[in-house]
Amino acid sequence: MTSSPTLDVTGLSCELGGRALLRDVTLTARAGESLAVTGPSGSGKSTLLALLAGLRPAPAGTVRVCGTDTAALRPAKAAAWRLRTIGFVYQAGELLPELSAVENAALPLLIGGTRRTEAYETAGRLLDELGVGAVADSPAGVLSGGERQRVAVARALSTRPPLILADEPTGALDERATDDVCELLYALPARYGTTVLTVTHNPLVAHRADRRLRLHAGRLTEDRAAEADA
Ligand SMILES: Nc1ncnc2c1ncn2[C@@H]1O[C@H](COP(=O)(O)OP(=O)(O)OP(=O)(O)O)[C@@H](O)[C@H]1O
Repeated sequence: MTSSPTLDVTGLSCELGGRALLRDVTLTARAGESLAVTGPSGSGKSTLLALLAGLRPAPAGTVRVCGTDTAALRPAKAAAWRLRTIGFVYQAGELLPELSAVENAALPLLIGGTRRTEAYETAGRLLDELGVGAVADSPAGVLSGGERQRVAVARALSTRPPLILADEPTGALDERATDDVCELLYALPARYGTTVLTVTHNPLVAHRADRRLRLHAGRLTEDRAAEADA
């Protein structure tokens, strides 16, 4: 028996502010794949992520994550489902600055009802695995950009979701930290079996994903030229 794809999107269309942002988008991603979506500013990349996560209802088409149709989720259950199923990484970490790294990384577990000791143990272990164990007790506000993103990745991974969505995860980093975080993100599929979908403006970040997609004029197309190039 084959398991459901992590992401299965068919006929997804979305209009915002009188403009067709997505037109009949189809996308399938399997467990353990990394994908990068590039596209001009304002083309709808962040909107696509919100639709994939079920944070915005799909006006037309279907979004299934690990077999669950996001439109069929009852609002009361959606948040708990999202916590288990999708991890998010944003541009500048978006950590709570006054909490320590380990407290930030443990947040999704605590919100999901995991006991404190277990949540902190799991978060601490992940920080070690991701190379930021040494700053576990430091307030997030004093961390470097690269450290913050590693902690953000630990937080996204803490509930062991099958899917991680990253929106410009290296957008606030210098070249060296970009390289570091890029390596870490794209190692997640092999290390944890997670599917990683990254939205990025940086062609070097996109180039390192297993699959590259381009969003332009509402169409999401696989970039085969870059594939042949790789
Ligand atoms: N709630 C909304 N109502 C109307 N227009 C919106 C709304 N949300 C986003 N938009 C518009 O939709 C377009 C796509 O926005 P989105 O943030 O998805 O693009 P993006 O490709 O992620 O851009 P960037 O690369 O600059 O971050 C933009 O023109 C934005 O102004």
